[in-house]
Amino acid sequence: MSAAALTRVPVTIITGFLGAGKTTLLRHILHKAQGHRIAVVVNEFGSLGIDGEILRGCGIEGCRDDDIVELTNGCLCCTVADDFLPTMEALLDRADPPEHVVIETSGLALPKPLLKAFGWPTVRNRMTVDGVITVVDAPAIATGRFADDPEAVAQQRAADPSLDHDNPLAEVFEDQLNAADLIVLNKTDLLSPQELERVEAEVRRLAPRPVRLICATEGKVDPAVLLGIGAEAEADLAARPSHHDAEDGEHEHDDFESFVATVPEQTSVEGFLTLLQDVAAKYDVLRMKGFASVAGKPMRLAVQGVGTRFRHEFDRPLTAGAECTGRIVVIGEKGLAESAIRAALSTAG
Ligand SMILES: Nc1nc2c(ncn2[C@@H]2O[C@H](COP(=O)(O)OP(=O)(O)OP(=O)(O)O)[C@@H](O)[C@H]2O)c(=O)[nH]1
Repeated sequence: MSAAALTRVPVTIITGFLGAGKTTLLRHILHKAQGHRIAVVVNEFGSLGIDGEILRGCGIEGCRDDDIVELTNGCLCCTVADDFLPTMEALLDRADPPEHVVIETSGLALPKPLLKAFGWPTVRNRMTVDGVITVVDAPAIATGRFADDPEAVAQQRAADPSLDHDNPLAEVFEDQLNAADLIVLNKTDLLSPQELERVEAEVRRLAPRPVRLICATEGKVDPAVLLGIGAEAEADLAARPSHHDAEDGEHEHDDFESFVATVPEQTSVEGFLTLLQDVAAKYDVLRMKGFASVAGKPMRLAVQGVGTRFRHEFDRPLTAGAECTGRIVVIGEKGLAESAIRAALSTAG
């Protein structure tokens, strides 16, 4: 690590595709790193501000609400000058600035434009990127979620030679992997040892350079391994190729879309989960997360879906009458059947 890096506030960037387990990892860091002043910056795609709410509700001693900053004005990699840099400067200018900043990117963000932002004059002498941690959804790799279909790519390239990928998921995933200083292969509980071995080999093969890889469940990795990598990633951009290098980081987000659907009070938890799973399968939804109320239950039901895999918990008391209507963020590839999904979710499961 250079001498200059030692005097700058270290920043850790947590990236990884939708639902890989970034917020889960971050919660683990905050739980284990009590006593350290860590500021958290969260950016979500199609936000209801759920990640920020989950982190604020972590109940960790010493973790103050104003240490968690949400950037909801679109993709963090595209709003660098307007939103991101002023946020960083404000953190640094606090009377008690953080010892470490952790940024959770949206699952669709490209890390490289964000890394480049740390070269801007207002922050480059005050912050350094300690490391980029890429959280990888191991079962998603096992099922070939990010794999290109070589035949389809060849056909499309024949029609349009300038084409990069037929699979926008592959492109985002590869950019995120390319930026990594550390890869956390998460959700290993969902794979057999043989499957995990295959996935690990596949991820190592895809990574552009040999970086450390750690297997994890529920993001449980010692924060001492995650924080303090000392990579100075902003000074090492050439080692982190991006599909958008030729366009100087310019990229479109219209490969993906999202909306917030309202859901009525549900009759049962099981019925609602079945409804959500059916919708995810039928319309190829990538990610759903949100809240609903269930008849006769005094608590709010929080649901999280990655593909067709859902988790739920009753997370907080409902405020009388106010929250009967639930809200679910729905994220998918361009062409998502919004009206059909809204209609399906407007029925009570
Ligand atoms: N089975 C299993 N589920 C996990 C694991 N880690 C996280 N999850 C679940 O996966 C879902 C998504 O986790 P998050 O931490 O919200 O993922 P994320 O990457 O922050 O999601 P986005 O911000 O929407 O991209 C949640 O339901 C988690 O509880 C794991 O190791 N195993």
